[in-house]
Amino acid sequence: MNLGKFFQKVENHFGNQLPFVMYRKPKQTKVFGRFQNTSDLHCTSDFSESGFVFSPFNAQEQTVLIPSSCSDFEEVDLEFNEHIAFDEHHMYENQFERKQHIHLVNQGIKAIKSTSLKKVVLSRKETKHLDEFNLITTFKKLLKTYNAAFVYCWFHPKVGLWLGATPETLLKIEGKNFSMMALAGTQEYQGTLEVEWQNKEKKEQQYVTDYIVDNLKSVTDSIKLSDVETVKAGHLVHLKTMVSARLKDNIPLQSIINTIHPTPAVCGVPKEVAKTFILQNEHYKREFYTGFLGELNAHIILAPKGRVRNIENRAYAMTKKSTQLYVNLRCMQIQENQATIYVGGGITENSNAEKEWQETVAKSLVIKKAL
Ligand SMILES: C=C(O[C@H]1C=CC=C(C(=O)O)[C@@H]1O)C(=O)O
Repeated sequence: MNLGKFFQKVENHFGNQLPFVMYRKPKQTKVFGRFQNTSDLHCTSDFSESGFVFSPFNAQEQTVLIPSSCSDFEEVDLEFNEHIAFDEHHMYENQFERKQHIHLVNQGIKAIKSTSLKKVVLSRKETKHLDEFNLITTFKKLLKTYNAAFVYCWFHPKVGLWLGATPETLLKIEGKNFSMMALAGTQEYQGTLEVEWQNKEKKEQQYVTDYIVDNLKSVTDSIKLSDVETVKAGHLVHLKTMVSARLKDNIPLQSIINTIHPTPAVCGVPKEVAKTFILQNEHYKREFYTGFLGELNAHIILAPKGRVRNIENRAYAMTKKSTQLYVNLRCMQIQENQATIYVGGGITENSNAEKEWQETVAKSLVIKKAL
């Protein structure tokens, strides 16, 4: 199948109101699609299933699954050289939303200074009227603009249409190999990765790394940390540490996910205090923003290794289960002629509410550029 036929299949599926997801992994040149055969709503029961999951921020709510067993999988090379016209977007600040967000951030800072809360990620949503919307064009714009992101378009007639370009991996598991990312701290990219970071951002990111390491101890062995590095995500830069480990025997995926999601990159420290603060104070529902999405228990075939051979002296090809989940950031939901864009940022005791507002405005541009 070529890319044109692939997009035709997406359009037909969408036209017939059937669930599907198309996605491109960071820095890869293939686009994958999973197309469900019926409009049934499937949910995971314990993450032992196989397919593509779409999970909300609130882990008490159900995770939607496009099961491998009742969907087609397609894979195409991404080789489009067509010119795509991008509309210009100006920084637009809604003063009411600004006041509201600044108030929320100040409430967060106050709670950090007076309770056990140390860090909380506070967010908002913003709507944008769309004169016209074409999901293929927007998906292509996201692909062209964000090579290092996980770019996706996900649809279920009973849930909605979501698109995004997230810089953050929640976890990767291949056999017993485990890795995840501690990503936090934001600045606008100024043409170089030689960036000065303030203590506020360093601390904000360190909370994420510490939380991951502390929580992984019960489910993994030999945890290793990379150096902290500056990474580019579109016109922004973040601080990142990669965490890798070996999974202990017989740990169900569900308990790994419950242990780490939501991380302090999207929730806070301590987790339950931050989550309660968010649910009580944000005054809107995050839905799938800051949830996670991706391939669940995919069967992958590994290239045969020289030494292990069968009776005919042929090297064995091994199959392994692989799960690759991404945090749903820099995303939007499309409803009729309106896009709802979700943005947030980590708050610590040294945060400045006006700067936090500006950060959400800058983050909203990631998605607006593709509209
Ligand atoms: C919550 C978001 O970003 C997270 C990931 C990277 C940097 C973040 C920050 O600097 O606050 C956030 O923790 C968002 O983009 O909506």
